[in-house]
Amino acid sequence: MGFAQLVIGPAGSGKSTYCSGLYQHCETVGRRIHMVNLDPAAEHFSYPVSTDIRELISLDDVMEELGMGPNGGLIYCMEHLEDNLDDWLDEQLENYFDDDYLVFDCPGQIELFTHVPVLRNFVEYLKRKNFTVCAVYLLDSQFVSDVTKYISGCMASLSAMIQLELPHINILSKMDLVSNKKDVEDYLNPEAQVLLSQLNRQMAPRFHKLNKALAELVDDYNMVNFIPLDLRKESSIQYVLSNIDNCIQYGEDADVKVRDFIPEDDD
Ligand SMILES: Nc1nc2c(ncn2[C@@H]2O[C@H](COP(=O)(O)OP(=O)(O)OP(=O)(O)O)[C@@H](O)[C@H]2O)c(=O)[nH]1
Ligand SMILES: [Mg+2]
Repeated sequence: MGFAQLVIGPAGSGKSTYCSGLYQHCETVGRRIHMVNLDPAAEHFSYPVSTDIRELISLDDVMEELGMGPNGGLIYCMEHLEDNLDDWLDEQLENYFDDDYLVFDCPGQIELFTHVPVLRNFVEYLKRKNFTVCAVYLLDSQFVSDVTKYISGCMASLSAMIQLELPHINILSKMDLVSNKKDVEDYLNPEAQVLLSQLNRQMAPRFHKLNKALAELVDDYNMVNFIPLDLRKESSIQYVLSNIDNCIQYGEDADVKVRDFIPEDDD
């Protein structure tokens, strides 16, 4: 039916802010894009929400009425969404045209794709509806200032990648807060050997074997590279978007369709 970005990443990594920057950018360049809120705990938005999970269920209600805490409550909400995909979400999707481009702003709890199959089943649903989906994983650039944090960020991203089995783009968010770009650039596309020697320098010798395995893992999955995003710069948003579009063949597909519509002369 259309195209979708699933915007995921740890709590506070900048997902909703990215969604808002992306929306503004698309508005500026005259591109149609629809924002879907999947966070039942969200309170305010700086982009127009065209479909909102909170119309189905909100975290406040769940906590109040079922006496659940915030994390259990969130899982409950997402499982409720899962149970209502074929009616509530089906109905919502009727508001869109074929080939529309939807951006799903997801909650940040990492459990959603490491412990429960909710997001994975959500992705399966989108695929059944013929959406071409890309996972957009945001990691806060503040967390890659040293190698151990970088590795842990990579592991979390890898875990999402393996769970969701989707084309996957990693983004380093909040680049405007990075004063020394060099610190971060080292981690955009690092060499396994460099990672290993840095890890070994920081950690006790008994970790060396583990470090080697981790560095190789990151290297083997060489999709674990990051695109920096500075929302102040239109060019940066454009670059990130074109990478994502490429990943889901957004432009290419449109070209094919345009060509398909050219009326053929009888010959
Ligand atoms: N300076 C700067 N701050 C940012 C940027 N993106 C997000 N922030 C700040 O980081 C905080 C979290 O941003 P959100 O966009 O709400 O993050 P989120 O990933 O949607 O958070 P959850 O939905 O709670 O998981 C807010 O205080 C934002 O203002 C950025 O590009 N630059
Ligand atoms: Mg958010």
